[in-house]
Amino acid sequence: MLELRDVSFKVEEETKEKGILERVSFTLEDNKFIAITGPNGGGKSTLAKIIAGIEKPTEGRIYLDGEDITELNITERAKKGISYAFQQPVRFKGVTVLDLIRLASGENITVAGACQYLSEVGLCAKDYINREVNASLSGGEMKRIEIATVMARGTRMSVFDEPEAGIDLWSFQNLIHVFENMHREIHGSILIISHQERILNIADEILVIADGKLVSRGSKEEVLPALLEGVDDYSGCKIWKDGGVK
Ligand SMILES: Nc1ncnc2c1ncn2[C@@H]1O[C@H](COP(=O)(O)OP(=O)(O)OP(=O)(O)O)[C@@H](O)[C@H]1O
Repeated sequence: MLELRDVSFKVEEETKEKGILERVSFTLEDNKFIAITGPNGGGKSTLAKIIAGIEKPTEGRIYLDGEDITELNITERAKKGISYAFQQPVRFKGVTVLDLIRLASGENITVAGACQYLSEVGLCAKDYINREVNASLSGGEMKRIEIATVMARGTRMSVFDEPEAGIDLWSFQNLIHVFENMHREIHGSILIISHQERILNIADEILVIADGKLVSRGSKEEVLPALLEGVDDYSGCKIWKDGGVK
């Protein structure tokens, strides 16, 4: 179980302090598919980075199964089973896609095994397996390779930050199937930041972050209607304005 207790994140901006997250508290049970959504700039990516250990909260604590992991960095958290898929994946010169998947899985998996992960993210494995992970790969290709490596890691909590970003519509359809499969064969928790209704639809639970706060939380039946109603609202989203559904 992951618990965030009164997590805040503030940055210094010129002369004043800017609050990006304010006293966010929640617990996430194991083996659940959780979606985090909310308007642009609300603080979702920051929250994901705080969970993965890329950013440290300025206040508050994070516990994994009761153990305080607030001070652990991304590598230490990865060892505890929290893995993170970057919104803008990193490219490595001289490293092939196969190397990357093998590194992620932590074992010398066969080429066929690695190809399976690529197929699952909609890439024709034979075209990619020996390619170098460099600037010749498109953003969408990189994104899918990144998702394949997170799947290969198979950890207890996988954090995906807007996996749909930069992916064309056709590939997005495949990606939805990837996440549907992950949900069906769940072997750990999935925490996914998304604006896509189809992703929110397959989540066990949706958390809405707006203006640095957790404004709503519940099943899709509880959260989605208010969210969708809010989208039509002229001034943005009612749900954020009203402080969320209770
Ligand atoms: N290190 C930082 N310094 C200054 N401002 C920051 C920093 N990190 C994030 N922000 C700001 O905090 C706000 C929240 O950013 P964040 O990326 O977490 O939002 P988001 O909900 O993920 O947005 P989006 O849906 O657009 O990806 C934004 O206004 C962003 O510009």
